[in-house]
Amino acid sequence: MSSDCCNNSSYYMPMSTTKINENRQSLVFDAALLQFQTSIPSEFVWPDHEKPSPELPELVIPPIDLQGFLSGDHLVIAKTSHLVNEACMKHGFFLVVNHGIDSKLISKAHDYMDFFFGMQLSQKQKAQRKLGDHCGYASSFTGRFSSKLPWKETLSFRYCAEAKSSNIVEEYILNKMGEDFRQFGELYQEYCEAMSHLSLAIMELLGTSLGVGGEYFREFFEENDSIMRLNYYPPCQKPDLALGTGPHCDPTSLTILHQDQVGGLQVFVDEQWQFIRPNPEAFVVNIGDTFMALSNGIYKSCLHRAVVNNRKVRKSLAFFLCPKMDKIVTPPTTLIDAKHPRLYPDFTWHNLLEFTQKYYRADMQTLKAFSDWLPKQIK
Ligand SMILES: C=C1C[C@]23C[C@H]1CC[C@H]2[C@]1(C)CCC[C@@](C)(C(=O)O)[C@H]1[C@@H]3C(=O)O
Ligand SMILES: O=C(O)CCC(=O)C(=O)O
Ligand SMILES: [Fe+2]
Repeated sequence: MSSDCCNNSSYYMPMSTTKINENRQSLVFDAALLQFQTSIPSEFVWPDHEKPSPELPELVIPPIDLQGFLSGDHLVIAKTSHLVNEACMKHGFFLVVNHGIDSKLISKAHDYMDFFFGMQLSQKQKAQRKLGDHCGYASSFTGRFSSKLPWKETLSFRYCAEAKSSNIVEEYILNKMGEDFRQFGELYQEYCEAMSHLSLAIMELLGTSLGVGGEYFREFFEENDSIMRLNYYPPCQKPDLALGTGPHCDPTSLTILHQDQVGGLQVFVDEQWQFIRPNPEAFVVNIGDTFMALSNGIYKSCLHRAVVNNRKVRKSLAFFLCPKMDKIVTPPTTLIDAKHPRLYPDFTWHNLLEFTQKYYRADMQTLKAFSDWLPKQIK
């Protein structure tokens, strides 16, 4: 079990005046105050073996032309499937270009992040995330983890592709932030709908690349119950001691990430951290733990992290595709044979999500720890 399981300290004091004493009052990550301090609290300093490395090579990942793949040209389909197969069997990361998503929608999604995270902390805390819940506003997960705190603020909310949940994002934002945020909610509702459609097209590509057919995973995720996360990384006065998001594999199925031009996403491939160059025309797509289990380990969910800098805010929009909560995650039979025996137990995404929210801080071992933990839960 991670030593950083949810703790129960619940004392609020602004970062600048917090005194850590025997009852360990919890810190508050107030970026507006933090930027005037020369040092950073010890809770944000990562161990030497996890600190950012200065010089890094670039991970060159294939740009997949999505409209080209969907055009139906057999040669393009074969070439694209081969590129995706190679990348996903090795590290699970690829770029998607010619994706058809309106650039104005993407740009507004970034702009609205500046507005939200630029507000007073007390305003943002109207959407405060509760312990054990995966939705809401979090400032560095203070109160959730006791060390190796990420240098970031996040706002996460649910997106459901079902017809009866057609306004779930708008309603959540209105409920938490009030009528002034109607346009904000509408924008992210539209963004999530675009991400859901893009995810299903990518699932068609993954199904074709795995040889199970374009429809198999598209149908599996048709009624997805996904997570939209806004990552906001304030400048850090000690960027060589901190991390914006610690090393982890995404427990989800597929991540569609749009990063701004600042740079900071790194992937651990061939025994070294490598950076992914920002490209405003592209989405960075990566396989998560749940899809690694669905592919019976053939496609890899890979270790990655985000570093910070001392000059500029960095932002990323992460759409985490997830199946319906109660859908059984089990690989298609065509991906199981004598050479590829079952690697992971059947589970539901609800089981794995609850594990990461209540018992285990997602890292590079989440799926293994979960596979060991699950059988002990079944009464
Ligand atoms: C299901 C989720 C848990 C996290 C958000 C989504 C997918 C990625 C997970 C996360 C980003 C992995 C690193 C650790 C984490 C705590 C974080 O830094 O935000 C994870 C998210 C979470 O548990 O809130
Ligand atoms: O901000 C980034 O570039 C990566 C964030 C990430 O990996 C995540 O939110 O899961
Ligand atoms: Fe991630």
